[in-house]
Amino acid sequence: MIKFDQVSKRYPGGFDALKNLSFQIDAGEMVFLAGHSGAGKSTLLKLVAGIDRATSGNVLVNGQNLSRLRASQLPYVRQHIGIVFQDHKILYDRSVFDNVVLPLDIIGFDRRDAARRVRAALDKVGLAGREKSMPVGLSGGEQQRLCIARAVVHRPAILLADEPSANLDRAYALDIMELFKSFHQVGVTVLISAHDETLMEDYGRRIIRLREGQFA
Ligand SMILES: Nc1ncnc2c1ncn2[C@@H]1O[C@H](COP(=O)(O)OP(=O)(O)OP(=O)(O)O)[C@@H](O)[C@H]1O
Repeated sequence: MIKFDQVSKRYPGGFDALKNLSFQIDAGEMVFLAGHSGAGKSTLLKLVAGIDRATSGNVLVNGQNLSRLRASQLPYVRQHIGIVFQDHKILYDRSVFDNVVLPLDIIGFDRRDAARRVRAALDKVGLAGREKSMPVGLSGGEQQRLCIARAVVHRPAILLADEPSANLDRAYALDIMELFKSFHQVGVTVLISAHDETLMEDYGRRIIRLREGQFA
């Protein structure tokens, strides 16, 4: 489902963020991505999401080789992926509903069905009844839940999360991890990055550890 074959990423300026990585994540797996700040976790997730491209090697997602796809084809791949961004990317001038409905608007989903989907997603993450709220009125943990609702509202096969538990206290971080586990339990492939490995240990899942762009 996700396969990296000798993938390297060099940023303009010459910095090698990922160095010749090969690994595979099967459909329905839940995998953690660990490593210190700057290890390359966000870069790896961006390559899976087709937000950025590998400099060399092949990135395969759902059987599609993203390294060979034209830029115009990437949106179709992204329809099957949900992303919780490290910097949230919440639109603070729009309501909770309007934030969560965005991925459905982008794929042209029928508006009435979309409203049902948004309510279901908010219910799932524990934000039922908050659709008319503005994001500034939500706590940090609730804002993270909003991001998770937005990432799953289009029912993606793959869910990526970049440090979703950063800045949350431990109890709340574990709640968020449980939420990801619940998506994994219904068949979603889940890849979560975090620098705090103690959050991952209880789950008995595979941990991909990165250090300076290589497996640690
Ligand atoms: N657009 C860019 N241009 C140049 N260098 C970059 C760019 N994005 C990331 N880097 C560098 O690549 C390295 C890996 O960054 P990346 O964000 O993937 O790490 P990370 O493990 O996710 O760390 P963090 O948890 O701090 O985000 C870092 O040294 C970073 O400075």
